[in-house]
Amino acid sequence: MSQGRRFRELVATEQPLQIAGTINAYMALMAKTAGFKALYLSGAGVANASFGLPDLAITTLNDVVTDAERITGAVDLPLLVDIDVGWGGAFNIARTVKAMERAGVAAVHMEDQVSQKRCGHRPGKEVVSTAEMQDRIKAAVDARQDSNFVVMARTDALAVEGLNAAIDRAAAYVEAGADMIFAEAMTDLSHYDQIKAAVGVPVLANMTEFGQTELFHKDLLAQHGVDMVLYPLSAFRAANAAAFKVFEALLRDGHQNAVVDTMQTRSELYEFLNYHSYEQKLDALFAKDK
Ligand SMILES: C[C@](O)(C(=O)O)[C@H](CC(=O)O)C(=O)O
Ligand SMILES: [Mg+2]
Repeated sequence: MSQGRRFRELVATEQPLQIAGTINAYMALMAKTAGFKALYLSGAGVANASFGLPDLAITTLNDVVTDAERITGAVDLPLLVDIDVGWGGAFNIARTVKAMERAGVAAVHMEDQVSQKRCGHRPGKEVVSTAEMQDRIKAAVDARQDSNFVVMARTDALAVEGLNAAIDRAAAYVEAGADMIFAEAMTDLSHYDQIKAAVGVPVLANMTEFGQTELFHKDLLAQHGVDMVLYPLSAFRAANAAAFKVFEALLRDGHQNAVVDTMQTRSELYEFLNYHSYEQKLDALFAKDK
């Protein structure tokens, strides 16, 4: 079964499907072990973690596809990838979709912001016309090889044009061929109900922390028409805070005694990596005394 098909089936059965943001392959391994069934590669995550840059349209297709294929290479769960605005015109978007499919990605989300995009939860966003976004979606849908590969349209319009415009845009994006809708930066639960009623396709809620949207329980979101709940950067933010405490402690104390208890142990690390099976393979394959 293709990854796109697996993703669609999970969306249909999980009610709602919880999707874990994993900024690298090891995080993806941990999320799978924890029990997540679908993963996410955040555009902000690639910019912040892999490049030390803000999420302001600085990274490119190649940057994101490199990180995506590291995750799909390590974990066989369906991966949703943030492709920002698709990185260019119709042919660039087609190239993006083909590259993501080749990388083993299940689904992508593409947004209706102008090419100089911003984080969805920050001020100063601008959106392109509905017609221009429809053209982006048509280019993406037309380029996919597997008809089950998911093209999700994200609308950032709520903050710019208001709820009615966001609803109309979401409906127009589905008309243009979008399989699912990412309702970005909603400020009320009822917004999800209204978008869902207008589009009739699966809807994603972004539970990113410290943003415009309250951090709702997944069941409450499901009651309001949400099919997918995204945690794009939760583990990244937690890991960052933990790492900074370690750096501070090392300089302050001159040793790591105060923070060793906060660390994942060597044996836990090896457990997630399945390290011992690799060692056993080495022992089985190669003679020790030559
Ligand atoms: C989902 C998102 O597009 C991302 O890149 O992870 C961001 C998340 C964030 O900045 O909190 C967004 O919502 O714009
Ligand atoms: Mg993003």
